Amino acid sequence: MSIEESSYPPQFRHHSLHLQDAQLQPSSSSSSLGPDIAVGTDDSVTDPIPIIDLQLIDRERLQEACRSWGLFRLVNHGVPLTILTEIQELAARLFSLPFDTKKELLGSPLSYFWGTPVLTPSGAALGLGVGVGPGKINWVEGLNAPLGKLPQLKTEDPLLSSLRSCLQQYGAHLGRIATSLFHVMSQDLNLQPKAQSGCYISESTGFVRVYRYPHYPLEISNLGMDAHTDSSLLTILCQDDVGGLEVIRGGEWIPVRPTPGTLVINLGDMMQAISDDEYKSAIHRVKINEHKDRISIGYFVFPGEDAVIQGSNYRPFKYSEFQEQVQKDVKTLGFKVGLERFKIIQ
Ligand SMILES: O=C(O)CCC(=O)C(=O)O
Ligand SMILES: [Fe+2]
Repeated sequence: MSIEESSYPPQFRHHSLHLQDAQLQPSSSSSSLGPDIAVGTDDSVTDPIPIIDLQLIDRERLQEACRSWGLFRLVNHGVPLTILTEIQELAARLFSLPFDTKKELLGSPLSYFWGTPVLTPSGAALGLGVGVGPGKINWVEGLNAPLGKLPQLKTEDPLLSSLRSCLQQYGAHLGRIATSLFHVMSQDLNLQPKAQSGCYISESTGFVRVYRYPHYPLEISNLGMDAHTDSSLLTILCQDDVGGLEVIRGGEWIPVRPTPGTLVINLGDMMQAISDDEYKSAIHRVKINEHKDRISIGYFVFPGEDAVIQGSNYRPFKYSEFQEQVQKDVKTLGFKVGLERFKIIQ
């Protein structure tokens, strides 16, 4: 087993394991779905994703992005490029450690998971399907880091302490970005500054997920993360140059090309509910690259625990109830039903 191979969770040690699967299934043509490498591509021509400048927010453009895409690219966000680069490098080093080392190293308040992005509130993987190979489980491994608990992390490991300090700096920027964007969105939506008894955005709920999507040489399925909407209020993504993130618009999957130094803002289910369906929770997915592992970092922020969400389309609920329902559905049905559970049937 090569060093690279030993760093993958056992289910992901693919080359020999999945040969049989590959022979059994028709290979899907990936010519139009090829690797999404932005380097050298002309994004202004090929990428229709709306761009928002955080220093000079064009309110109309933001409104249009939130209403019709649920996703946009953020420039001029004020996060130093050095932090983005450092976090990507540290993550790549961390994921290349042997699987058993990662399991041991990434203990509370962090957690290490693979095969699913659905975690319990304490960070354990939930709903890991049976079977191996992309298409059967999500082809992703990750580190979950609740930002508020990072000071509790006791470690002597130099890589982990560098990552912690980098995540703390990055987390502070992300909180600032999410809060300023939400402020403008609330004005557009004429929201009261406070939810019924609490805040719609609570920075203390923020957590970061660092993901690695192992490359996969066989064309069984090319999905690293299945199509989904995020349960968050807002999600902020920083992807490396490999690409693979896609968002649905008008029934079509549109690649969100990696553009160095920019961040991707994704509206989640809580934003859609708070806006009473004016804004969209973006349906997105991640494709695996055939040749390169992909690393991305996601930040997720939620309403405060007392915030009651309601509208003409939704019965009153708190985020905690939503989260419990999602966990229950994933356990019993195998998938998230999401906002439909809280809609008022007209
Ligand atoms: O890896 C990415 O770019 C997206 C991850 C994602 O969609 C999620 O964590 O919900
Ligand atoms: Fe997502």
